[in-house]
Amino acid sequence: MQKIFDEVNSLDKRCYEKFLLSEDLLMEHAASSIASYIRENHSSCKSILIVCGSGNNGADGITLARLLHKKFDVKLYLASNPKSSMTQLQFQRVEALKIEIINELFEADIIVDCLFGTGLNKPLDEKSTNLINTLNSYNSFKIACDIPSGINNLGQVQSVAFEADITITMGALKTSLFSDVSKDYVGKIIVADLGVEREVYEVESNKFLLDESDMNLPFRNKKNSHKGSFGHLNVVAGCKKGAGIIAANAAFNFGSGLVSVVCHENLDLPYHLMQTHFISENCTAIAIGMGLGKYETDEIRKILNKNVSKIIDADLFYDELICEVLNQEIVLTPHPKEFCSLLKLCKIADIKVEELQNNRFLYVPMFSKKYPKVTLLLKGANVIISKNEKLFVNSFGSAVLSKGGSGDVLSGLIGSLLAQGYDCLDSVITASLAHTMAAKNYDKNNYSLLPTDLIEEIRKL
Ligand SMILES: NC(=O)C1=CN([C@@H]2O[C@H](COP(=O)(O)OP(=O)(O)OC[C@H]3O[C@@H](n4cnc5c(N)ncnc54)[C@H](OP(=O)(O)O)[C@@H]3O)[C@@H](O)[C@H]2O)[C@@H](O)CC1
Ligand SMILES: [K+]
Repeated sequence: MQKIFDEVNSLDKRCYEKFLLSEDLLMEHAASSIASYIRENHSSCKSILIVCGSGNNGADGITLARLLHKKFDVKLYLASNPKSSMTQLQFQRVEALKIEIINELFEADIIVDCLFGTGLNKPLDEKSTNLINTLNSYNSFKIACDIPSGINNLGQVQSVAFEADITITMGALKTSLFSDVSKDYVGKIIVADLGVEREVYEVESNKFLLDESDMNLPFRNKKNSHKGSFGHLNVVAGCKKGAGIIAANAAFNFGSGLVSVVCHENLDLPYHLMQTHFISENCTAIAIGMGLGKYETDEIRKILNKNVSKIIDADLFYDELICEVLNQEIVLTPHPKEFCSLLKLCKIADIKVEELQNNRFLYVPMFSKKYPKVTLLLKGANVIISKNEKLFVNSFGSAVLSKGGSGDVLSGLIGSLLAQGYDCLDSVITASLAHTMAAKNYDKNNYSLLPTDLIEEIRKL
């Protein structure tokens, strides 16, 4: 996993003070990284348009123009006059080289967006909005320097933002790149070193971006085993029984030794799933909430108080009953609307979905601070997983998963790992990664995924 930071200004300052690196040197490395990327990946391209603002993001762009001058046909567009001292210094250097400054935008082979970086501190004015809209309308290959212009430090986009194919971000990953809204703008993200290795530049952090290698699948290493060695998950089915059955199916395919669907009515289940009317004596984990609908409160309360691992989803986020179990080591997997209800029920905030989506990295830690034993997975374009003081982002998700039933598969995967003895956080991290990797590997068109397809891909991981 890789560290993520809410801000990097203090890390830049640490470089000046601790390693005696100058701002000029850091900037040279920032621009050099973009230049190397272009030389290595787009050597046959001819024209490069670099669009610069008045601050140091613009200065990165002006520096880049100097580095690529002559090897490519580089044109600089200055959206406003150089303001910061570094912009002015870099500008004097390109003036000395007689690099062409243009007043009209054009559809170059590559566009590099150096309009605003971490210094965006107010809404875009009409001129900047129009400029970004024009750049977005071009078919050029688009590179964002540090962060696509228009995304602020909280990961919010007020009107428009540059739609990058790749974002080359300076020094370290920033939280703002992983808001849900940012997902449509950042493209692929790579980190550029600023004169020291990344591990030297970075300090401690409690936020992490998950990598594929963080997925710890439940492969069976012991030869001397039996079905009881891999746990027994009970999935409580409610009114919409399909949800529970999907979850149970996913769980069985993900390695749980036994999976039973708990339902008072007799169900017609696939042969590998068992049915029980009440929670099984030997159950090692419970999945509850999906498709639950109307239910007998006392019976659910009894289930929630069973001393086994639990994953809770969906309808229970609308019931005060949930507040009774938040001091337990449990897993909760709400989508944004359900999380808003949960925040209200536990008196943290009374907010609309839009407010949550604009501030996911604010409300998730608030919840975890109040309920440090709960492992929370907030669904979204970038899934956030949080436990106590630590927060993890899974950015592998895609629109393929935006379907009914995907969440039920996820609940089943988490329940399966809980039943097999994983702790809450490990279950959620591995299940979430497996869920998104399976969707990534699905090779039919991106609107057609069925829960059964997803489960089939899980089998191949
Ligand atoms: N520090 C370092 O060592 C390194 C820094 N690096 C680079 O520096 C970048 C940060 O630079 P930065 O702090 O100068 O901010 P930046 O993003 O260029 O914007 C500030 C300018 O924009 C203006 N402005 C803001 N909002 C606006 C709006 N809505 N509409 C219009 N104008 C607006 C604002 O105006 P003002 O607020 O002053 O009126 C100011 O002039 C960082 O992202 C990275 O790329 C790297 O080279 C690595 C080494
Ligand atoms: K930018």
